[in-house]
Amino acid sequence: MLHAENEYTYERITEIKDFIKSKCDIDPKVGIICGTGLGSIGELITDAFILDYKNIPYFPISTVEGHKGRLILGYIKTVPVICMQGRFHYYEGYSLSKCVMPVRLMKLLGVTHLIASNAAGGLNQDFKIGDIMLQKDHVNVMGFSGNGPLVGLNDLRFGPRFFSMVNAYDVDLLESAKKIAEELGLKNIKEGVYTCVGGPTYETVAEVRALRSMGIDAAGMSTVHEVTTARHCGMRCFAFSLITNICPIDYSTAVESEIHSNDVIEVAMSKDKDLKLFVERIVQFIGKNDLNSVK
Ligand SMILES: O=P(O)(O)O[C@H]1O[C@H](CO)[C@@H](O)[C@H]1O
Ligand code: HPA
Repeated sequence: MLHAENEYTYERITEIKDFIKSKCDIDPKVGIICGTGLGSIGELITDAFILDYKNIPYFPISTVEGHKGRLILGYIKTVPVICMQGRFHYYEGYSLSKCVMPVRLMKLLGVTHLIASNAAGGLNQDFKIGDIMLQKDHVNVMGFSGNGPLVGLNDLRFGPRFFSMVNAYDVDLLESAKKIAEELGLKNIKEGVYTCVGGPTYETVAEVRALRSMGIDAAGMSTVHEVTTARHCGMRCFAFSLITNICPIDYSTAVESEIHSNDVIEVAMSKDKDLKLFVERIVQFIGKNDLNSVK
């Protein structure tokens, strides 16, 4: 068999959901995934009920720096939320179906909207470090080789076998986020296309050129499979990338601009005030305008 069977069946994820429900009676509507160094978004949550991943049955653990490995349920401005303070990446040795299990868990807990954040490298050379790129779309480069989170038998209780990825990044949410950013006076807002590379290596110059020629603006190692899974089960999605570095497109300057993961975390953490405010307002917006729009 080409692909290992997905160990996270509907029944198994239901077990995890029941475990969480037995500990906490919050019914989250908005799911948030914190990117590398962006865990402080979790500090927005009031009446927080916190579970370490290691204490949740069948949960993987976070193995990378900048990801605390905690699930937080609570409220952001009265909107019930669930937040992953730390996500799972393919390069950690987890299959894509394992990486996205928490998205399906969110669905079973009642989540209708997903906000995914990530740290990413700017392929678009007009971007600057510290820019916030609102994701308008993605290119699933890992999917080109048939490696996706939904490969294998399809369980209709999650969603259909085939489905459209048009509007994967909900246009209404994107437009509202742009307005919110403007109201907040955030000046470094960009819009663009994201891709997930397998990692853990950052890109070669040739890869940067290839990805750029495909119309991709930022590269990371996450989010694409999470949003794909969220769309499969009918969630509305919004995602943004904090541009932590500019990917070298020129051999003559590539070595001096070499990237280190500490820089990624440092840049991400330095933007936490703006990003917390931004996420808070988006959640508030969803709570006021959008919560009933998804069954
Ligand atoms: O996508 P997030 O989790 O933000 O993390 C990004 O930052 C790490 C690389 O420094 C990679 O894991 C990349 O995906
Ligand atoms: N490439 C891939 N993933 C990343 C990068 C990058 O340049 N920066 C932060 N995460």
